Amino acid sequence: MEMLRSPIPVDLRGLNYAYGEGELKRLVLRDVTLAVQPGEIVLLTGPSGSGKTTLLTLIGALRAMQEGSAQVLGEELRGASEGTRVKLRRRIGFIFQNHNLLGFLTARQNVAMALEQDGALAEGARLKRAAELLAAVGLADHVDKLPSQLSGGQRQRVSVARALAADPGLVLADEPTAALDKASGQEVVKLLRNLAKSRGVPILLVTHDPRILDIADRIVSMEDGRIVDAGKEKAA
Ligand SMILES: Nc1ncnc2c1ncn2[C@@H]1O[C@H](COP(=O)(O)OP(=O)(O)OP(=O)(O)O)[C@@H](O)[C@H]1O
Repeated sequence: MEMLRSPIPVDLRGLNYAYGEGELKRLVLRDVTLAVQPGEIVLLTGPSGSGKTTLLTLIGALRAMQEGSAQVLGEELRGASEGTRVKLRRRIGFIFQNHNLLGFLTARQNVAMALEQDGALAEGARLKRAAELLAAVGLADHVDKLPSQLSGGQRQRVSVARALAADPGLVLADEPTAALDKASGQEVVKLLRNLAKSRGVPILLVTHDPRILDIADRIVSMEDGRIVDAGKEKAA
């Protein structure tokens, strides 16, 4: 039976996920049901090991689903082919801890790479746009540096610029401010909030950083693989 496409950007129902097999099998997500609306900023919290990162990587189509249903940007991920998952990943902006910046490319080239899918933009235009995005995260003076010449916080800001470059339909962020000082952390948070509110892009972030609790529209708490508190919509 063909499922109806959900108009909700992230629509998870009854997700279960386990690592390992046989005797070693460990369920790390249990019956997770969660909907994230357009433009909504949802913060995922919970103790270490509660399943937050696993949930984020499932939503980001970075790993194959096991049980339940997950519709992300209108695509059903249950039983989705690798091709479908690759296409979906291109529509998502990832801000993950291990940055994934390419060491042999400058900050500007790393960001410009994310614009390559936009065939309409010529190389020069892509580099110009990349420089603008880097300026927006406070790195105007560092566009031509390699990742190894930047601090951890600066690299994190490059990955934020890169995530925003591709005009994503959804942003997934794992501890996006962990490596940042107060001012750069606030800068990144402001950029994300702006993206969510001006373009209706939903943002799902995992964080332990109490400084960014207040940008969230909703705080979802996980414990032992379950959502124990789905949070309340903040009054507008
Ligand atoms: N690749 C893996 N293979 C086996 N077990 C894993 C794997 N990745 C995570 N786990 C286990 O699954 C559980 C959930 O991990 P996950 O990283 O999703 O939690 P988390 O809430 O993000 O934790 P943290 O806040 O420490 O990042 C943990 O018990 C972890 O040890």
